[in-house]
Amino acid sequence: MFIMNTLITHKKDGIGWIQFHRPAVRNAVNQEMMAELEHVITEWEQDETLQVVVLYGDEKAFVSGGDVEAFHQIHTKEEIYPVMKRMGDLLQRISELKCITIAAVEGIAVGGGCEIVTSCDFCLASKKAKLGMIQSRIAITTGWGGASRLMNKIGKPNALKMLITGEVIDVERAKEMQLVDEVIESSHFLEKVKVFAQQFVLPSPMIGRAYKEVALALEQGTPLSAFAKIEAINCADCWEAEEHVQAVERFLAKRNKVD
Ligand SMILES: CC[C@@H](C(=O)O)C(=O)SCCNC(=O)CCNC(=O)[C@H](O)C(C)(C)COP(=O)(O)OP(=O)(O)OC[C@H]1O[C@@H](n2cnc3c(N)ncnc32)[C@H](O)[C@@H]1OP(=O)(O)O
Repeated sequence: MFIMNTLITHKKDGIGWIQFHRPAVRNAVNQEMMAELEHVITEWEQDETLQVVVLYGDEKAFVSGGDVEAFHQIHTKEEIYPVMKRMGDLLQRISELKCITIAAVEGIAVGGGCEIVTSCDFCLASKKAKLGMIQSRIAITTGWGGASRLMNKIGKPNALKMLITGEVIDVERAKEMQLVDEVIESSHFLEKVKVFAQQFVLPSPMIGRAYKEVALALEQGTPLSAFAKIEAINCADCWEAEEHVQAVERFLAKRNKVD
């Protein structure tokens, strides 16, 4: 386990865990948290053993958005732009991680917290979770790329409504809209998240990475005609791997068995 000032991280059995940890301010993101998250992501981008990354907070909050008090010290658009862009770039890198990413939300995920959710492949949420793009309530828009990702995830009408009204929705509504993928009982929340995450940990890490590459390429507008090549390369890359050779040998051995 690695304990920083604003994050707690650990890696085990192919799963990396990142806990947002500023409980006194409902895990609001300040510049120190951005720097620590950049540090972790820079290291984990290179880690080919990681098949899943889980982002989570605590029972009260996933993340309550940007640290309103700290950011309120910044007054001009020239000064605030690089701060917003820095976090936007970081969320883009999270969305492009080669492994599966999961936002595990207990409690509240609002403002930038909800933007972080949209940068992950899956959102698992406890029955008590609430989500909202509440930036409009303080008369700003999303600064971290969350509006476009929200539109991609839940479609234009629902996204525009959430963004402009700043409504905070409960988990049932978030599931209907497909902002949340699975609703999880609050008790032993992280254990249940772990069971979900373990589905994606395979003997061959290449599989998850290959499908994630396809998903990202599709999202980024790669023409369908390009996928014959992309998928053939991915499959060929898996071909010589020990896991594939052994799996085929096991199948053939069973078929040839004389009982
Ligand atoms: C700036 C980036 C921008 C983006 O690009 O997306 C945004 O994120 S804008 C949105 C910013 N976030 C907010 O406006 C949320 C503000 N917080 C709340 O509305 C509520 O605190 C809560 C998140 C709904 C939780 O409510 P509750 O559980 O009742 O806790 P409290 O309100 O009592 O909060 C406890 C404590 O934490 C402080 N706090 C909470 N959120 C933030 C925050 N985002 N930034 C700074 N501080 C925050 C709150 O002030 C309390 O402090 P104390 O009173 O000193 O205990």
